[in-house]
Amino acid sequence: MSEGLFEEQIGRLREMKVITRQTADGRGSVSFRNFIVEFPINSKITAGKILAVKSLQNDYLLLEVADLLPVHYGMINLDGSIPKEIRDEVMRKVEEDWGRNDEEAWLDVYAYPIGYLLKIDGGVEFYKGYSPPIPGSTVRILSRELYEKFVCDKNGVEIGNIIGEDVKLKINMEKAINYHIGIFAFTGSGKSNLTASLVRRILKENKDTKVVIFDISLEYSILLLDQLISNNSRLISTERLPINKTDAGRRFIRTHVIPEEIIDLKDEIRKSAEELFESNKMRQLYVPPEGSTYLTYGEIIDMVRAQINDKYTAFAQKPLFGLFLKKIDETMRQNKLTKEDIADTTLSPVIDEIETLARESGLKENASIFAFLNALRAYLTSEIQEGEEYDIEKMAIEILDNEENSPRLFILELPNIEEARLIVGQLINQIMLRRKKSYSINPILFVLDEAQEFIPFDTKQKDNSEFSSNAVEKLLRHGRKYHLHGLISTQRLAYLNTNVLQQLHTYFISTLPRPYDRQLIAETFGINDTLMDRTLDLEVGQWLLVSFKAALPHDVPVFFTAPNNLEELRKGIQNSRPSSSI
Ligand SMILES: Nc1ncnc2c1ncn2[C@@H]1O[C@H](COP(=O)(O)OP(=O)(O)OP(=O)(O)O)[C@@H](O)[C@H]1O
Repeated sequence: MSEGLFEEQIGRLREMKVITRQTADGRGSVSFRNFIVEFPINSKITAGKILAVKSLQNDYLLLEVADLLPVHYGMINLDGSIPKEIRDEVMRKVEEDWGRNDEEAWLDVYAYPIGYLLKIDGGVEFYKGYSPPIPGSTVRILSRELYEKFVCDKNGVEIGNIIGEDVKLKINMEKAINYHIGIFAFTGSGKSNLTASLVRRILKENKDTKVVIFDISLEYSILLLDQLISNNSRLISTERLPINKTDAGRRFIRTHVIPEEIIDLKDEIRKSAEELFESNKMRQLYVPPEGSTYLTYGEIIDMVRAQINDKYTAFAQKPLFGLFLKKIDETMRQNKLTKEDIADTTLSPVIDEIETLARESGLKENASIFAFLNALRAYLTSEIQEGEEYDIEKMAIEILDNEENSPRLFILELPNIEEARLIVGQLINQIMLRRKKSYSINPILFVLDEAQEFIPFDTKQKDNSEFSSNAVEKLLRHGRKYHLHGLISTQRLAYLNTNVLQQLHTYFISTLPRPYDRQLIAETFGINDTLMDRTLDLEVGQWLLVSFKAALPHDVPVFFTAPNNLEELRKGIQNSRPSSSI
């Protein structure tokens, strides 16, 4: 019955332990089950392998290998209490023995249950649950086919090779995007490479999805240059536009770092930048001077409150201002508006109502409340002067445009971080507001590299981080309803507003040197600490993918190697210029 489902090699379950530790924030404790399985010394086992062991319930309990240690019988109990001469002699013999006498040596494989059972009854069925395994039982390794069936999404998008298995990793990209994505790794581990290769797959496979990248390190226009060319796209900056295509090409080369691996493509890159300019894809973003941006509901509420608290406001008017606040609150609730949303004529009926009440209550024509209400009405109904400039509003309209040929890839180059925060906040607020009003199901993915700059643990008003943090938090909490999603990447989780972590269902993790960061992820997803520690062994471009009801059919952590984006870029540029001599 179980033929072909498992590898030939078998192990035996020797020990079961429960390990408890304090949570990363020190406020509670978490426990992890750890099993030790003995396998023959020459077994092909790596971290990430999936094992199956008979459980009390008779189905197989699935375990994931977190670590392995070779053990020699001769060295058991060989500790410091044994005289040194004897210790040396034993170890010398053991050294000689390795590789010659496999009977005396074995692998202690540390594995932990991942919350699934396997039923083999005619067919195979994986189901969620836990039933204790029987100590001493045979432990089997899932065959390649069964592993693939358990881990991969059959019809999914290929995003790399699973480490230790001859299997391509396929994920459900649509669901991964839907539940937001996080990329967490120490600097230089390959975050931008992974982000770029995910984005190029989204552009290829998820045709109705648009991608907006906020790029403070000016790297994505190179990493995705072929995509900017082959898709309708925008390369947006706050700098003035180049005067002609030659200037565009030169300036692009001067202001961007070309990775060493593709330096031979410098000339092609310059030509591609010229092409971007010629096809009108380069845009200068007009950012209005600070303070001249639109009023939000929060700001209007503050103004009304100031009227109530102002000692010069006549007493007779104060209850009406109080009522005004109440009515604003009601309107906001009915229309699902937040304080960060930009105020518009939705408020007009409330202003009219308060004005009528003020008249009926016999206030004089020159009472300050009338002036206040009139000014507010004039502001909300005034037509904003349509300028020629490409501003946040125009960009938001383009991003929300559902026309088939409308731009799909937007790269915003924003090296000035304070300005970047302002733009991120304003754009997200604009898009959320507009989406709420015009229902559309086309997904938009916002990519925030160096996310700790936009949603820091400590926010401040004066550097705009409070503003951007509120907007991004709102996007991650409520965006899904409006098909607005986030991909955030950072090198330190500790610097991030941890409220948002709960909102992300798909994590890509590479080396995180700080134990706090690893522990936080282990707790959030119930992953064993030992498995998380294996991320320290990962090389550049290798990742641990952890997903909760999103990217994968089952919630199982997977180690994989991401494709080299620069190779894909090279091919893309070559394909876009078949006639050139690259
Ligand atoms: N999967 C991969 N295959 C081959 N090379 C890779 C892979 N991932 C990353 N690299 C290479 O490793 C280097 C660092 O990658 P990358 O710039 O993406 O790291 P990063 O984590 O974004 O770094 P930083 O935090 O400094 O921005 C680059 O030269 C990149 O080309």
